[in-house]
Amino acid sequence: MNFWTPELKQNVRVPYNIDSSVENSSYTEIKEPNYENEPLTFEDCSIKVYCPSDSISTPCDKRLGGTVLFQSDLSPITHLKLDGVEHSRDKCADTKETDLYVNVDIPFQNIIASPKKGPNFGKKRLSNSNEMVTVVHPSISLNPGKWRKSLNNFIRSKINETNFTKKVEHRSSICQDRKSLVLKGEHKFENKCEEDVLKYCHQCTPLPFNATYEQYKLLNSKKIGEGAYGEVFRCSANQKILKEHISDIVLKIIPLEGSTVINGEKQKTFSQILPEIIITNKMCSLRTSKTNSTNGFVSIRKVSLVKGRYPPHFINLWEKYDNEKGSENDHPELFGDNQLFAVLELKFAGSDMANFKFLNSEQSYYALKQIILALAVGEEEYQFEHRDLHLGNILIEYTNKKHVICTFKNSKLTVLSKGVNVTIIDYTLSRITINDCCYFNDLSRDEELFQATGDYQYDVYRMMRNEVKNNWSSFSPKTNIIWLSYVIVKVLDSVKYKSINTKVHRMYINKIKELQNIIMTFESASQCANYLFNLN
Ligand SMILES: Nc1ncnc2c1ncn2[C@@H]1O[C@H](COP(=O)(O)OP(=O)(O)OP(=O)(O)O)[C@@H](O)[C@H]1O
Repeated sequence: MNFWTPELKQNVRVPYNIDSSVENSSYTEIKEPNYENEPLTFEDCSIKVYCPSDSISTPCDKRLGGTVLFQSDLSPITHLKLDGVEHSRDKCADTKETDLYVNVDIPFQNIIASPKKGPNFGKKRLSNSNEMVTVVHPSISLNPGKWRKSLNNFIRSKINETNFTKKVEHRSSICQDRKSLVLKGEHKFENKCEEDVLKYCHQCTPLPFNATYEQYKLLNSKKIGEGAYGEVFRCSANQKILKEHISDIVLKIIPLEGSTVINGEKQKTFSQILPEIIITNKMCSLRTSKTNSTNGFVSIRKVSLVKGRYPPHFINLWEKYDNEKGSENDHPELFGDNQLFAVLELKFAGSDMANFKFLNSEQSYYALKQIILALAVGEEEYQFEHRDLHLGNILIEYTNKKHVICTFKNSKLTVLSKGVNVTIIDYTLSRITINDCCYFNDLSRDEELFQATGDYQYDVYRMMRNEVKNNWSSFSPKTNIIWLSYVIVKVLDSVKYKSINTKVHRMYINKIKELQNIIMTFESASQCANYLFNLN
């Protein structure tokens, strides 16, 4: 086992600022602006900007009590105050000019922002040679959870505020370089993806959207969630119509291949959705696997490829959700007759961990154990790494079963449920190996994800990048451990509890802290499971 060395410890420290990312901030004067008349070039301007220091800055709880859990990359800090995202402007106060700006490195191409307009908005400038010049790389402070949505909202709100001299259509996607890839040996299989998607759907051509999901086939329908890529509806399938007995299903509807930018993102392509479909199927198949089995990954009933306008009954549900909760997504009526959608039919698996109220820490401790085991089983069977295990991607529901059972390396393991069942969802960033084929999402050019701050979650992406050395195809199960260290911090800090003034709660908080003290010594969830279940 790989324990922390004193040298490693020297590189890290735990900040005591619980709610801000400011503690480690420092300023360096590198430039000063001259905003008269012309757009600036890198050479002729100078601005006082914030520079990140060499330590972790994202909020982390005092309860870590000096125990160093992780080695982290920089967590750069910005003083920008942005709508829908949290951060501090304090550090601007000592700049001489009131309209100084910090450049935010977002992938807008060829945009020149007016430096007099849109306070707090970062910019990129063109030099005379028409090349993009990035002056600084500060961070974007995002809310925890669905980072892609936060990032899109940040960019969209700033686009609205700022008067660009070039048009906004250059913002085709904030994630234009992100790729989902399949590697077999050295070869990439990016063609044939439409065919493969159809194969997984057991279809020859796309089906008509409205007819496939007619209103009368779906009972008690409701929109329950949204992601940057899609809308999520819950319904009970009308069992007179559908033979199978999955009554409580979730439809994740993802627009595909169209040219319309939706929710600030380019639509996914067949090659991008294919790994998600394959990984979802494979992880679901672990429910019936022999050597390694678990129910900890979401159950998929089927996938369909459909075509056409958004059905009116889904539009109604979308609007109802928007009126009640406020949607951050674009209205689905913007889709035309030729729009394609992938519809993932999943089993409903409860509410996400950020919104679930645990009875006490005994319950959350056993939920944590279920997560560890599921990841361990996934690693053993498919070299699985989730890579985006924030609380929004861990679902919890009540169960009457006393135990959660799985098979790990041929041994039957049992965890107490304590009344809850855990399900892991959303494999957009995940990685697996199947028959020497590696399915993964190449984040190597995804700069903006690694610049975000505002929560330990955003340090985790940088820590993962260090771990995989920016080679996202590699199997690096330590990423699961890094995410587990995040889940532990959240279980101690931010999940909700019904009762905290009990002996049992205090006892299990201590148990979780003990696990926290050693979690980063494991190289994989599998190794952690060996330890927790006294195997070998
Ligand atoms: N099987 C399920 N059971 C219950 N709720 C679900 C299920 N699948 C998704 N949801 C809900 O819908 C939300 C969005 O789902 P999901 O994270 O899969 O979408 P996404 O578009 O991939 O999001 P992202 O913006 O992270 O890419 C989840 O946070 C959850 O609340």
